[in-house]
Amino acid sequence: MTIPFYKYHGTGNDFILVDNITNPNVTCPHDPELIKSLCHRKFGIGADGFIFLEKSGSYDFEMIYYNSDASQSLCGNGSRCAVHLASYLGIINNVADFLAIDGPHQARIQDNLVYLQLHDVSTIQMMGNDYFLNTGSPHYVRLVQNLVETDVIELGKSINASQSFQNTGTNVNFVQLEANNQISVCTYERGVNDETLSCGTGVVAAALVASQKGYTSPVYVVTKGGELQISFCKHNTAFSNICLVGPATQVFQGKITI
Ligand SMILES: N[C@H](CCC[C@H](N)C(=O)O)C(=O)O
Repeated sequence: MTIPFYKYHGTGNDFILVDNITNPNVTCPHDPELIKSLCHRKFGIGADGFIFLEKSGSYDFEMIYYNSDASQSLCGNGSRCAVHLASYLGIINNVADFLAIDGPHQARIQDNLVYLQLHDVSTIQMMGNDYFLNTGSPHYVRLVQNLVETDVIELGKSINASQSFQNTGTNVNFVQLEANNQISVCTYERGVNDETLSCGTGVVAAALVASQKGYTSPVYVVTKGGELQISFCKHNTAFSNICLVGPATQVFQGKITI
């Protein structure tokens, strides 16, 4: 079977997307070995993750995300790419009501940017001098003085593998607070087991931690892969109306033969 795929990136966080909605004769299987081999940077197409657009009875579509190791989670940047592809395929116009692993999400496309609503965050947990919160996926956040001097991969790997996270793992974000309500973020991603050029749910976690240091909505985030904006309503250490805003780029199309 030949399956069309769409290669996307959302601020450098890159994904292979397949459409299991518009052509009933072509369905890509949710095969972990296929996902891992196609995400492989040398032997496959290469991507941080793999995304399926699936039919949903109650929503415009369901978006199912797999990290490159075939583990599942919510993916903020991937969700933005999925919304862009759904619009490209005519599944939606510019507004989406879709289902992801953590439940329903709303999104819209405006001026080439995708606005993604995330679920409320009820609390930010302190872990020593660091922070832990769940923005749809788990995020450990450390504020650093000098991001360029931070060994993101080695530190991220060790925190992800530490006793506190031995059963679940965690994404690890290193954050430098800048002037003018701006922060810089580097992320080691669980399930990719490497640094990614940006992490959507990670920059949201970083922005909410920055709000504990006086940063206000919207927080502007600089990542190695590009710029993102996070807006939110703050209620002490709880947050609502969280919105991740950024571009989603279709880089190329191709065909997978299985
Ligand atoms: N690696 C994450 C999922 C992808 C998160 C990231 N790519 C994003 O944009 O939110 C995890 O296993 O929790």
